Amino acid sequence: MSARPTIAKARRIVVKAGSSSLTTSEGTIDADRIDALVDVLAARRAAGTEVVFVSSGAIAAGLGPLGLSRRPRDLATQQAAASVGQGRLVARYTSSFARYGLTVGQVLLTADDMMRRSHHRNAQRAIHQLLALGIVPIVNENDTVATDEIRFGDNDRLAALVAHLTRADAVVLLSDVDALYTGDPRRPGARRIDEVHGPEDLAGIQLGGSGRVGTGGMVTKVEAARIAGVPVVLTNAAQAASALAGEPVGTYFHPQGTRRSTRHLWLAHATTGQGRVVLDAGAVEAVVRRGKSLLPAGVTGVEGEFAAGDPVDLCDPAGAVVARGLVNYDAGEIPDLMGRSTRWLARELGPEYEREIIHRDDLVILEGGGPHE
Ligand SMILES: Nc1ncnc2c1ncn2[C@@H]1O[C@H](COP(=O)(O)OP(=O)(O)O)[C@@H](O)[C@H]1O
Ligand SMILES: N[C@@H](CCC(=O)OP(=O)(O)O)C(=O)O
Repeated sequence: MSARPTIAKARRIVVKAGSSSLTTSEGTIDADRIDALVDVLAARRAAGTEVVFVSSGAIAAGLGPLGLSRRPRDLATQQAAASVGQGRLVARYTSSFARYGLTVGQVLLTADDMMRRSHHRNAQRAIHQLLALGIVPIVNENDTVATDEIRFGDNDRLAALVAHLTRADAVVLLSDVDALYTGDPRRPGARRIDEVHGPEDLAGIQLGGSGRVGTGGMVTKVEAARIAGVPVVLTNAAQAASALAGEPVGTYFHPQGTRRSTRHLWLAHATTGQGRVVLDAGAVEAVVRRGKSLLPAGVTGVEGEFAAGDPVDLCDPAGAVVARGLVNYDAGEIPDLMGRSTRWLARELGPEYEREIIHRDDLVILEGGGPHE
């Protein structure tokens, strides 16, 4: 009997590997470590589990070919490195999985694919079809076209969102560190943590930054575990086989809270509002307490430049952010609609103006500045 049956028995599992586990310090692919990891994933696949593999490393694997010795700071060079590195990574996965007669499919996601309803359904359908065809999806952010304003930035949270998207039973995060420690393990005195049940177990723990090529460090891994909605194991790639077998390696995060929709998670945890819409007290009550859509009649102000479809923050009359949502109008359109009833707008401006400012399905309530579970 495995110590962690939820991992050992998972029928669908998301495994994420960080850049440091897949690439060399010269900024090239580490073929041996990739093959060793693929050995483990292929064995699990052969045992009947559907494996969705979230692979970082595009930028790190593109450094060597571009003659760079470290991760570039500017976005354009990061995009170029990702473009070069991603192709090499997937070429390697293709041949490595082929040793087991397995086919891989590349899935490059943008933040929009998680957030916008139609994109989200599209991504979900694509991954489900790959799994139905027996293909191993290899997921990464589409770094070549991602911009700083709207990107995941780290694959830890992306893995958690992919677990929601695919309704996976568990997540395994493989890093260059074998577990969560009470402090940065590069410093003396840090102790390993076996299990995390909830925020109380994280009190006093120092979550440091990333290593040489990774992004996010422990902060994004802990955040991923918080939002995954299913058990998460964090360990290093060398212990991948043990972790997937449910052996007590690394750190086991018990699922926290209820499963929320991926889109709502993404809106709450990973986006920043591109502008602000100010609500009157009645609209705050309707949106926050009664779960209603935001109508033009309850809007008293608008700040910032945004386009229809962007995430915006909703503020109460005192200026506190109470919710975030995907807006249905450009910033410039809203002043003419504010305070008007939808019936008046439809009659005066046409039926397309009957739509709400933000539909309740595209809203997430934030209380105290953070997401309300
Ligand atoms: N409390 C902590 N416990 C474990 N590792 C930590 C902690 N704080 C900081 N770290 C660092 O986080 C690093 C892993 O994050 P990162 O470099 O982003 O990895 P990856 O590329 O696998 O995503 C480790 O190398 C470790 O030094
Ligand atoms: N999408 C990026 C990786 C971002 C990321 O989270 O990296 P890591 O911290 O190494 O898992 C890339 O492929 O380079």
